Amino acid sequence: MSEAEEKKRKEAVIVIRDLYKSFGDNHVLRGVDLDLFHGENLVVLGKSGTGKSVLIKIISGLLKPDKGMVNVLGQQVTLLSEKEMNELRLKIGFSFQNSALYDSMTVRENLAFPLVRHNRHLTRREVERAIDAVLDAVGLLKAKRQMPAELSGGQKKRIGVARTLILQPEIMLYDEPTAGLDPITSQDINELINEVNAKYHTSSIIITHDLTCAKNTGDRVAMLLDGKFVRQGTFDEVFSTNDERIKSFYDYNFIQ
Ligand SMILES: Nc1ncnc2c1ncn2[C@@H]1O[C@H](COP(=O)(O)OP(=O)(O)OP(=O)(O)O)[C@@H](O)[C@H]1O
Repeated sequence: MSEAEEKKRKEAVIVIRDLYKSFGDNHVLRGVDLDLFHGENLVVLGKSGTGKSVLIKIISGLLKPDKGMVNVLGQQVTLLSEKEMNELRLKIGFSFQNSALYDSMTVRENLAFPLVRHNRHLTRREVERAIDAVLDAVGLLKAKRQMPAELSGGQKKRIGVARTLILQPEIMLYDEPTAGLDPITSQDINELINEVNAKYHTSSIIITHDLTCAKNTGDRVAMLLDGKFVRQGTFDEVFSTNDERIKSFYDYNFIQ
């Protein structure tokens, strides 16, 4: 890594400090601190209902926090107007559990749709080139003319990632990327997440319960528990502890 790249790696693209969010008596986030550094894959682990999706929604401006600072790409999201937030959101790629492709459109049309909507000046040739580049990046150039119904679950996820990449986001948010996939397809998706970061220099948050995914994709892992990040570090650092709450999370999962 060059000196310039190393310096960039130390810059935080997301900074969260002392973040609180409750729904009535349900105190979900209680003092969350988190940094996402440029170019890294950060895995957020936590049991169901601990607030992982709430955190992602706050980062993307879909929910307002009760208290705390959320800075994304140098901007305080709580202070942005709707228009400014929409502009910021274009720099964030969301890859949700359900890849939500349009069933009545071909893969090509699914990719062209967001691209043309946000870049009306592009020529047809530029659109085709952008589509081919992201399909190549996810290893599915051959699926360009296919309908979503003709694709496997893993292939649909790949096309979902391609559709996100086509807008060239700086940050990728993956919500349960391996949910519902068999172990071999999951491993393909883990590799894809790593390839995307290497090729597109994105910074990613990966939300998962899947410890194999965490181990294989996470440069750093952060464990959300009782409304806070109780441990952050490499996968091995996070799990070398006598804290029963973390050990039990590990013991319930199968590690390859
Ligand atoms: N809009 C909302 N209104 C009220 N309560 C909400 C809302 N959104 C989330 N919650 C509550 O916040 C808590 C955390 O939910 P969240 O979806 O973030 O969990 P999670 O960690 O993502 O879980 P999972 O792994 O099952 O997706 C839950 O108790 C949920 O019921």
